[in-house]
Amino acid sequence: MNQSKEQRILNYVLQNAVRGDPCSVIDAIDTYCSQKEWAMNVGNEKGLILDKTVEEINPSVALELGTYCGYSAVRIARLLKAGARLLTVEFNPEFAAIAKQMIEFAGVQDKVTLIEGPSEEIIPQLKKKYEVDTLDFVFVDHWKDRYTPDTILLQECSLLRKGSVLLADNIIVPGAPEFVNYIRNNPRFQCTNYPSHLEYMKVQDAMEKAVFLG
Ligand SMILES: C[C@H](C[C@H]1O[C@@H](n2cnc3c(N)ncnc32)[C@H](O)[C@@H]1O)NC(=O)c1cc(-c2ccc(F)cc2)cc(O)c1O
Ligand SMILES: [Mg+2]
Repeated sequence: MNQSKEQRILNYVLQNAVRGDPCSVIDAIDTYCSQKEWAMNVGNEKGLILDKTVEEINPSVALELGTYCGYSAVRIARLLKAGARLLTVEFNPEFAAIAKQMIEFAGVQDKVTLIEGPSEEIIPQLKKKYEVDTLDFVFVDHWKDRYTPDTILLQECSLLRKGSVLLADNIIVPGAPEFVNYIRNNPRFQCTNYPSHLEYMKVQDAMEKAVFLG
């Protein structure tokens, strides 16, 4: 049975990156996906916006919705301080299996908890089953029509506190217009838009940062 694109990306990393070196894993994925096969990793341009946001917040507990191959999980985890942790949620079992290997090869597995399942099921479990009090940072990068319901669910589950930061990918492409409308018109969030480009393409995209005001 021929390999999936995601398996080919992982193989390229295993053969071209350095075990335990997260930056080499990030670079290898970006090289493969810009030169060989496009894939929906956040990429290096938007990845730098993600890096700056994570460094600014220096989160103790971070959540990612939509792991895919683990590119942004490795990007986030490499910046976390000792004792800090990233919980990342992926519902596609094939992608979760690839991401697990990617995270382990990068050497950040001690900081990352990969949870296989749909976000709508996992979010309500975070407090009790995953011992989360509140989230300092959330990277929103899953199905674009789940951005709004899951942002509401995070609030309903009391997982956000004054100052919690959401960063959402793909505001323009594929686009999350309903989320933009919801979050920018919600007085409980302070929003900032970061224009950028779709990963590995010259197409306009953007990220939206939303700080929860409590
Ligand atoms: C949605 C995907 C990312 C991952 O999210 C997991 N997922 C989903 N819903 C849930 C859930 N409810 N719970 C847990 N995991 C969940 C999934 O299985 C994918 O692995 N991301 C995208 O579709 C995506 C697409 C594009 C894109 C842009 C231009 C094009 F021409 C084509 C595609 C760019 C991007 O930057 C993306 O991020
Ligand atoms: Mg994305």
